[in-house]
Amino acid sequence: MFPFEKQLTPGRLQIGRRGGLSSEDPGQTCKLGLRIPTHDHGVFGRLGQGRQSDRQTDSMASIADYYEGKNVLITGATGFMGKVLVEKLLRSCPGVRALYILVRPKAGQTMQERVSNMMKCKLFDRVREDDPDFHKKIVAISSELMQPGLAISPEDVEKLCSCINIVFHCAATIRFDEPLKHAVQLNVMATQQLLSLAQRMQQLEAFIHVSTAYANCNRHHIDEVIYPPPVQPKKLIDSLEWMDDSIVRDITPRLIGDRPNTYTYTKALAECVVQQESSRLNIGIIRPSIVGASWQEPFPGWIDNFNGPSGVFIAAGKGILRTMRANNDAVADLIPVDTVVNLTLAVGWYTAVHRPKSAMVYNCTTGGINPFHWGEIEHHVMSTFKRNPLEQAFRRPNANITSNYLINQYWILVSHKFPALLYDLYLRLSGQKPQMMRIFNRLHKAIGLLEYFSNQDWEWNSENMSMLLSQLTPEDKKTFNFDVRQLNWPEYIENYCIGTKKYVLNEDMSDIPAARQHLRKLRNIRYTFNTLLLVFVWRVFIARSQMARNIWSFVVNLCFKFLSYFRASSTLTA
Ligand SMILES: CCCCCCCCCCCCCCCCCC(=O)SCCNC(=O)CCNC(=O)[C@H](O)C(C)(C)COP(=O)(O)OP(=O)(O)OC[C@H]1O[C@@H](n2cnc3c(N)ncnc32)[C@H](O)[C@@H]1OP(=O)(O)O
Ligand SMILES: NC(=O)C1=CN([C@@H]2O[C@H](COP(=O)(O)OP(=O)(O)OC[C@H]3O[C@@H](n4cnc5c(N)ncnc54)[C@H](OP(=O)(O)O)[C@@H]3O)[C@@H](O)[C@H]2O)C=CC1
Repeated sequence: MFPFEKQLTPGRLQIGRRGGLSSEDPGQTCKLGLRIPTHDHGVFGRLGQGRQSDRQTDSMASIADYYEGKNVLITGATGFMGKVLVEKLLRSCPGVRALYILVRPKAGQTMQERVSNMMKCKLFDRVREDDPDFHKKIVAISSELMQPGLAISPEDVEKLCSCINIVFHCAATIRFDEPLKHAVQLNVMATQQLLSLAQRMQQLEAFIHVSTAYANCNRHHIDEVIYPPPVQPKKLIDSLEWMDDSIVRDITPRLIGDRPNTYTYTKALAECVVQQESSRLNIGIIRPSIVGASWQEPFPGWIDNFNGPSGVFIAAGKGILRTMRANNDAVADLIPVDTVVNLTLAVGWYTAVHRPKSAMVYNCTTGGINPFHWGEIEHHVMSTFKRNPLEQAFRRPNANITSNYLINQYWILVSHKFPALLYDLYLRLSGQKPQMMRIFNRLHKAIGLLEYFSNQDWEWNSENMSMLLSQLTPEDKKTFNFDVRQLNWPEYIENYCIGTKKYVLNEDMSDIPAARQHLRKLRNIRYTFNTLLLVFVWRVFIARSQMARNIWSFVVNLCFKFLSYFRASSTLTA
């Protein structure tokens, strides 16, 4: 059952078109408690929109000048991208008036605790240096995006409606295995609710939605347009409302069709929902590809999660992952998080200042401009982890990618399952709980979900990104750099891997000599193991089979003759 069903009572707070809080529903309210915005807009629905307002904005102003004095609303600010966005805004747009961030309590922490913990994070070190009081600009608003009205209090709604100038919508569930209902609630319906709220913001100049380059991954060539949705979002929402969870689970594969997961499917629907509002709001849509560690800012290699390639790199660095299905020659469309954030801020500025007639889409990708391939990534990841090993590696880092299913299965058996079995046996014998097989099962599940993206490539048109770059002043090109032609991949991948070590695993760089020593120990264990295996094979075959004995004596004879010949010829030369 959807949470909305339980909580919405007649006359409950609705975000209406006319501004202010009302218990009547001026739009079309679906039974889930969501108002599906209609296209007929009343006077108040139009008032206060950046597109219609007479506010004059200096189109030549720099990006930082534009954000001066602005109130910015950010969803998903506690997430990977959101945090970098908050940091960059505070650091490079010091004139920004306030950042309103929608945060929910989570994992036993209150909203305030979460925000203060977030601000203590190393990511904010540079901002802290520049302005120790930076936290005063952050206004946390309690919000659970899956609740009716986003669970924002009426006072907060009023505050937001009266002061927000620009919205960045980053929140989403990015899990590939998210049940469809949940993914729809968060990625589609919450977006719809936020758009309804945005329509009531009297000072709003731009609404920036963060989508994904893979929203249309069922196509090979992807332009900067919003494609027709796989289904009308309203129809799907209406159907999911009465369907039992088990029915939804059963029909999910049919619904998502040629998309690999509910994530890409619901992100495509979200784009459609956003587009429906484009006649009323100034909208920009950013579509990043695979967002990776930071390239330059606030420092190279910052990353704080296991998503996408990061988990794969760590697993390979720890010597756990030895094989994965990926195409060596396919383009690895990674994009650094700071690049995405710089583009996002530039899009916010451009959308507000230039007010394009329709929603503009920005494919934020690297493949078409500065391509790099999975085979090259594998090489640089391995080389970095050999030089800068992770602590307590399971085996020496040596991962190989292959697009061949059978070869991959063979290596899974030999290099994953067999060592896991042996290690678990060792743990059992030493009175500990076996765990390696469980780790491998989780790893196989995770990489199974990623393989769709690592075995093929896509062509994204990124003209809007190039156009936007050409609109920036030389100063902004430096401060809000998203020119991926300058990206030096080997250097970036090295910093990325070191970033996973320092910021995800919290390992100290000064412990690298000990980690190297551990790898040497693993190498010696391997040599010993291989020797023992050889002796075992010798015992089994040589002792029991005449043919094996004959082959063995033939080989020994050959070696002996070769040695004698070598000794004789070296005596003659002397
Ligand atoms: C040498 C290598 C060469 C490599 C070349 C090939 C590389 C290919 C890479 C391809 C990447 C393609 C990505 C495509 C992205 C599309 C872009 C986007 O739009 S969307 C953006 C992309 N979206 C995504 O990437 C989402 C993908 N992820 C998922 O969907 C899910 O996490 C899951 C299904 C994989 C696992 O679900 P589940 O089993 O329920 O596990 P939980 O999640 O609940 O985590 C439990 C705990 O485990 C922790 N942990 C997690 N992973 C790892 C790890 N690898 N290790 C260790 N630990 C890990 C985790 O932190 C957590 O800790 P804690 O908080 O409890 O302390
Ligand atoms: N990472 C990537 O590779 C890519 C990401 N994107 C897009 O970028 C955006 C940000 O992604 P990323 O930062 O990586 O994702 P994260 O998972 O790191 O962050 C998600 C954010 O959404 C918030 N959120 C999730 N559910 C709720 C909820 N019910 N109520 C309130 N807030 C909620 C999370 O808050 P909380 O901390 O409370 O959970 C968190 O702040 C997403 O829209 C994603 O689709 C696009 C392409 C690639």
